[in-house]
Amino acid sequence: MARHLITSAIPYINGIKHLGNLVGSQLPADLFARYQRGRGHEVLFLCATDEHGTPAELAAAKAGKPVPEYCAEMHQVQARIAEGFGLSFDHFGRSSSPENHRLTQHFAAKLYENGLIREVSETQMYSRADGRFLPDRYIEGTCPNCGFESARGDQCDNCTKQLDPVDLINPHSTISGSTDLEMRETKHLYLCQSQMKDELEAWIDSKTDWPVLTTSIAKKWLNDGDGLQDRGITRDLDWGIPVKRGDKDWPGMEGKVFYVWFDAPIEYIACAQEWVNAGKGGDWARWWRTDAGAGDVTYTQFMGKDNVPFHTLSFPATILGSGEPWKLVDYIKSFNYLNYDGGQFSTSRGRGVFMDQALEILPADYWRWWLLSHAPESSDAEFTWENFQASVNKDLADVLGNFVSRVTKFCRSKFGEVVPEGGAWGAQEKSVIDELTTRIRAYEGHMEAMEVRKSAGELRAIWVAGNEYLQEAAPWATFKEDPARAAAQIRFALNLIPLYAALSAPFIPFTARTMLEAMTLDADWPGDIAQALERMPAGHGFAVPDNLFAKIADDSREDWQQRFAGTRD
Ligand SMILES: Nc1ncnc2c1ncn2[C@@H]1O[C@H](COP(=O)(O)OP(=O)(O)OP(=O)(O)O)[C@@H](O)[C@H]1O
Ligand SMILES: [Zn+2]
Repeated sequence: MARHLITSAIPYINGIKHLGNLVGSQLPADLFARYQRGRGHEVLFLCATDEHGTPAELAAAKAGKPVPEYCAEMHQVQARIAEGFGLSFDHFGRSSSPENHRLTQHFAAKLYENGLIREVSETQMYSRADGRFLPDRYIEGTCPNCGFESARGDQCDNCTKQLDPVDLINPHSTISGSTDLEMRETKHLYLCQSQMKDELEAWIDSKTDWPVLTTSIAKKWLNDGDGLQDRGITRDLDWGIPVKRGDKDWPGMEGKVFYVWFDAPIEYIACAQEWVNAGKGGDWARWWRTDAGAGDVTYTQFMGKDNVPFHTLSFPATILGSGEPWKLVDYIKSFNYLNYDGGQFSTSRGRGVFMDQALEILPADYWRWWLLSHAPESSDAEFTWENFQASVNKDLADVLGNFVSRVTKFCRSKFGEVVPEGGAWGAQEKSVIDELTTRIRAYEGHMEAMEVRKSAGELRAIWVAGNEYLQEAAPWATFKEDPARAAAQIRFALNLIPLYAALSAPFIPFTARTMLEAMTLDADWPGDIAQALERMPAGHGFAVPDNLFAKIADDSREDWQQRFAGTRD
């Protein structure tokens, strides 16, 4: 039995996530976790909310709530929606947890001891009206690069250039609107990533099997311009993890917190501690410390492309720089972007379909199937309602749903709700077994390689094979001349249902469960396919399930198209 540690990029706290966020991180991570569990391996699958930083403070202010209260509420909301989508986290933690506070301060102490954190005096924008410094999104002004008028202190949303607040033309505070700003001297900590460039580059170069998207982004950050830069890891904010060296104060850093991108990935480790402290697991160290049993763990991370630099460079710099035996990631699966109907999904502008809305209109498996079978792997992908409707109706309703419905209903009408006796597998069945054997082994290969679209394509072909068999065998015709032969055909087709359920569970777990319950069986990953198709012998009882999928009608599609054309408030 192998051991898999799996983490999804942790969703930011400032609102409900959209379908792009889902398919770029949590959903493919869940697919992989469910697959590895299905194969009988030991899995620890972790996710959490990412709760620090200026957008959280601003969102809380907009909601008229204290930040801790806002974050606690949003965490609950996200946890509930994740459950609705069947995201099978072993624990859904919080980056604001006491565990993460301690661990982040611990890493800072180690990095400092190892000469990898330096203190820098710099000038920063200070707002006299607000009585505070204005980091990142607390300041807006005109972009010096493109002239966009609402560029933020850390980035221009129009031309995407990374900015420093001091670069902005006509800057103003987003808290009070005040333009009464001045440059003031302040001290910050920098993580000396540049010192670790060679070590990081050698490590990245050793990952020859990683997606090109992952390594190319890492290489760009390592080598573009002046090469890998040191990063400021502290901020003048109220909400966050106080800057300390372990449990000791850090002279000169009073009132400052760590930058969100320093503490967020450390939450992957802290989350395992939260999992233990919540009474769900016995030992976090055997997943995370190579000196405590994590040597045989395979660690895989899932994320969208904008998160790649932090996971390929900054977090590994933290881990390696600590000099302690923490587990490093083995594989980083990254995704391009999913776009929405001719534009981008956007949380701040409320554009697209959000996870709560999706569940209001259709069951989770419809979304899971479409999103995963259209995952933005080799390039950006686009959600359109036409494509969604076509693929749900064709793949789910016409192929899988129809197969299960035809087989079970025909059996009930001719033989009752019990697997019929008589006849034996012939050439037709053997050829289906051969085809399925080839396809299932290919499916396993794609799933192991985390090739999400290819896996979906193979799974669809496996479903199609059942439909084609039924079409050719035509038990409704056979039954008239040779009832024993028809019984064998139906027995064969019925046995495909639990096989399909086991294979499909990573993609559509709710439907897979319905299929297994109807067949009164547990999921069992098929080894030898001929044997797997003997699991329900003659006499085994089953129930005809309700239709697994309803087709999406044109007028529903049009309604939704209208409803989601604008922006959500
Ligand atoms: N359109 C998209 N398609 C695929 N993945 C995405 C998309 N937008 C964001 N992601 C990924 O979703 C995950 C969670 O994102 P996060 O909660 O941090 O929001 P975000 O990156 O600020 O995006 P947004 O501002 O659109 O909400 C990250 O791994 C991110 O890379
Ligand atoms: Zn710009």
